Amino acid sequence: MKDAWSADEVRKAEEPLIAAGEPLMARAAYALAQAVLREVAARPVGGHPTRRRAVRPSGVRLRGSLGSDGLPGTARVRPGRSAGTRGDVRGARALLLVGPGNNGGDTLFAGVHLARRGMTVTAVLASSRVHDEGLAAFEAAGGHVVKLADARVPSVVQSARMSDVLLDGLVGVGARGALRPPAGGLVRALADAREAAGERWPYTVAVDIPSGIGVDDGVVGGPVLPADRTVTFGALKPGLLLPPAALIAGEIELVDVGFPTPSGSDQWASAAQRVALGRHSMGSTDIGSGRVQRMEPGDVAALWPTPGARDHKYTRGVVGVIAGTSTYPGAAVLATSGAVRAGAGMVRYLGPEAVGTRVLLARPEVVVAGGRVQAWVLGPGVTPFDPEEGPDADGQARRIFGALAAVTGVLSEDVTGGKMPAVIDAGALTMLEHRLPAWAVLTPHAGELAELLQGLGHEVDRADVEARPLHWVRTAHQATGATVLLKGAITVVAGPGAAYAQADAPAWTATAGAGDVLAGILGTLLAGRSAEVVQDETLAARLAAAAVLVHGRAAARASAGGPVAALEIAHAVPAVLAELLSD
Ligand SMILES: NC(=O)C1=CN([C@@H]2O[C@H](COP(=O)(O)OP(=O)(O)OC[C@H]3O[C@@H](n4cnc5c(N)ncnc54)[C@H](O)[C@@H]3O)[C@@H](O)[C@H]2O)[C@@H](O)CC1
Ligand SMILES: Nc1ncnc2c1ncn2[C@@H]1O[C@H](COP(=O)(O)OP(=O)(O)O)[C@@H](O)[C@H]1O
Ligand SMILES: [K+]
Repeated sequence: MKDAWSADEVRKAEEPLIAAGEPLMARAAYALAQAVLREVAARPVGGHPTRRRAVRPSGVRLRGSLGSDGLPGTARVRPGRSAGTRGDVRGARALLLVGPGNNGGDTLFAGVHLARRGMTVTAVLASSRVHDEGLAAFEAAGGHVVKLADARVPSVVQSARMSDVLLDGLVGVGARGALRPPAGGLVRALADAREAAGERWPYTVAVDIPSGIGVDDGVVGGPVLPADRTVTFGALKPGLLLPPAALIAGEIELVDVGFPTPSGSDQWASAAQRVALGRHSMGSTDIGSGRVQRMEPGDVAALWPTPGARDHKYTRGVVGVIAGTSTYPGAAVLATSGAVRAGAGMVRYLGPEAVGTRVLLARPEVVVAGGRVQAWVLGPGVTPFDPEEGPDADGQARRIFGALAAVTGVLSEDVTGGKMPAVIDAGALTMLEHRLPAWAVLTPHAGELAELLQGLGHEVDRADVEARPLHWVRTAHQATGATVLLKGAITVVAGPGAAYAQADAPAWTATAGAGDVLAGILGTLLAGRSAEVVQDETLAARLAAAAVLVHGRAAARASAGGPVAALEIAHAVPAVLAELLSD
């Protein structure tokens, strides 16, 4: 499990270390410099292979000296740097964007290492206040310093274009809100130039976080320079896992600066062990509400209901699927296929006879008849209040209402005789009348979540949900009581005391019907652990994150880099599970 800590938690963790005189900044700066040196040294002569600028048409190389505006790269000096042998970075150029706090301090001290290795390093100070010791060390190491107040933004942009590597050290976990001027203006200009330059842009490293993102929520509310790599210190930050910020943070490198609780594997190995032991104690008391986690492939085996010798089809879990109408029969095929391929003991289908026939043609294993189930999948391909739809939709809506009653326990006499977990998807999301338990998992995409929230009195549209997904997923969880899974390139899940951000699927997954398959997979997981899910309010969210991971990996496997059809995602699930469960 990857575990991201809020800015407050990071501060609490670092306080005693700083008081004890631990050299946190020195460690951070060293690791940051190593990341830069690795990248620069690995490049062929002339820097980035796709970039024009490292070798000028004249063959004259720019290095070291400053132009009239104080920035390097405007004067031509001696030709040829000797970079080209592995590890040799002499003459390569780094531009450092330096803010007022310790994030700027990390960046200046990293600059010291780079300068000592022979790189030409220039720091652009975006603020009149700057880390004093860092600046003194940087200057002593031969770094060039430019005050943004004295330079024009276009010349900084030009200098950036001419650099091999760009370090964004404007703000870190001390950031509040969108970047303010003058840093904001500089970053906006750099981001525009980067977009215009395409591949021909220096390798960009964000220091701790890309400056300007919401550290705790991943919101991008103003200018942010997209990074190729983020070197982050002590612990991951939620904004590095959450959309939209995570989509512009590049590769994430976590540096251990000596936090007392290991920031990665150790702590979460013990959490995984607790899961494996069946003591699902990762509730709100264990995980600060600000934390965000990401399930990893190694976490799945402990959660997946794997059959043993004493199991039979009923103990393994029966999934009941109420999906599809004669207008949308495919959703029924896809949801049942997802459930079958994920390893349900049995899948029942309830719906119009014609749709049931199609389901059977695709999946003869499905039982097209009512009966006892251990989890419901409700709503794919059902449009309950559409006047254009015929009696099919009315019939499906009636069935869904009955099943929802079983989920919420509102009726004492219901079709299944007890409370049970459910996946509530698509059309069923428009049928919610009561507060739900955490074992009901809502699976909207952004548009559906916006509609749901509007129904709850929030003024929000799809774009708002996409801009602040964690906020709105948490709001929906709190307002409905249900576990909420927001589908997207990075899928966000929020349940009691926990939030997950899963980035497992290739963009090809954005295809009609892929969500129906996910609903089926999750239905199988909930059915397989039905009794535990209604006992432990945190389990549904973990199972939801695991289903997203398996679905995403199945999509990647089926895609193999090319397009993927939704049904093929379902077909790829057994091989993905075989791999994950055998580890
Ligand atoms: N957590 C750790 O273990 C370590 C933290 N270190 C660094 O320390 C950083 C945190 O340092 P600080 O607390 O000094 O905070 P920052 O370096 O994030 O800077 C905060 C300052 O930036 C300015 N600022 C805040 N929001 C702004 C905005 N929206 N626009 C423009 N300026 C803004 C304010 O003047 C504020 O004082 C971390 O991100 C990390 O880089 C490292 O030095 C060592 C290890
Ligand atoms: N850009 C993307 N990259 C990766 N996965 C995506 C992307 N966009 C959407 N997805 C995934 O594709 C699926 C689409 O589901 P959904 O929108 O419900 O489609 P449908 O209702 O047609 O089944 C979800 O699992 C979602 O997380
Ligand atoms: K930064």
